[in-house]
Amino acid sequence: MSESEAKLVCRSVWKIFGPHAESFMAARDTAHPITEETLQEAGLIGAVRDVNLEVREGESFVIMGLSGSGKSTLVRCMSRLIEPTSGEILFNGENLLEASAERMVQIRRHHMGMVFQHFALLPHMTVLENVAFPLEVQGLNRRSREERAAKMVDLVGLAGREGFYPRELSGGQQQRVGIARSLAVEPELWFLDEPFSALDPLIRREMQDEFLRLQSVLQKTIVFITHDFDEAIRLADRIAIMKDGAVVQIGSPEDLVLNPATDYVAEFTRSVAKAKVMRAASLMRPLNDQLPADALGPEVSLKATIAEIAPLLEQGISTLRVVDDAGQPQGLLLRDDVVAVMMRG
Ligand SMILES: Nc1ncnc2c1ncn2[C@@H]1O[C@H](COP(=O)(O)OP(=O)(O)OP(=O)(O)O)[C@@H](O)[C@H]1O
Repeated sequence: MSESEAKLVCRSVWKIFGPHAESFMAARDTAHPITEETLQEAGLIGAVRDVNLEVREGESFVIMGLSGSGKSTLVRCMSRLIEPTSGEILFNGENLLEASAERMVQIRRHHMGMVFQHFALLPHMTVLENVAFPLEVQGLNRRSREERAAKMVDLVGLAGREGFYPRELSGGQQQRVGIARSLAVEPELWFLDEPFSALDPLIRREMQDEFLRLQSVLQKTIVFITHDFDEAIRLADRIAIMKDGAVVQIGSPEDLVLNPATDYVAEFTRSVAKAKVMRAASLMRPLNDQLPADALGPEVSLKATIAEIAPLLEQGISTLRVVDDAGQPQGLLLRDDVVAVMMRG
């Protein structure tokens, strides 16, 4: 994919916290690269280090890393809520670091949506008013904003609770209101920074399902932050793993689990069952004209995971036909191959 097709591109993005970070950054050259030692000597913190990535139109891009790895700083740099020390950030091809403050406000207000772990709903406003609030800021008339807000409240499963106040809602419901509010402006780029981390595990799982349902309907371009690898695997099209401010690997859940680039990544992927991330496309064999049509079981998608496919093979079916989105046969999946992956765990 060319960069022009990407919704958001980060090129050599750095964020260094501390005094005179800019001049420190400007003084580096190939003979004097920035290292942990030189940063420490200068009393600086390299929160984001030379990050290069692109977020494609319509994908769920998850940034995963442990506490302190730089996720929040990076995502705030993407919308310039934090000013990067150096680098380039392109949104629809426009270099945000050259945009005026007014232009940035306009971009954030009209094209970006944000959900944070602890975002504040306005306590004296109802659910509907909270969701409509960003539209009021945009200057939309009352009727249009209430109509749009009601649609969003419905979308996140809170229809009937439009008149409730935040204190009358559970944590999960409040988070749904926050999600509806961030979606009300119909953002082109949707940032979610640990949106479910404060919720207890059952509700969290429910919200992840809700997120997947919403995304299947809305097809937004998403940057989602989490410190939880299982959450990343469930929600991501692609994952960027961060460590000490740098991105160590970017890939689909399947790429990361099957081909971890470093021991650090392998550490996260070790406990993930391969069958959950491995897709039919990776395991299928070439189409075989000799195979009689009645030897084939049901069709499965290229994107189906082995764990999803396995139950289809329980009734004595030995071969499945793998098809693309248009229903065209692309390969064959053999029972023995599926079983082997399941056995490997
Ligand atoms: N305003 C700041 N001034 C100085 N250092 C900061 C500032 N904000 C963040 N840092 C440091 O930058 C590093 C990255 O922090 P950041 O919050 O981006 O990490 P994170 O991966 O989002 O962590 P968490 O999951 O705990 O939120 C940390 O070492 C943090 O202490």
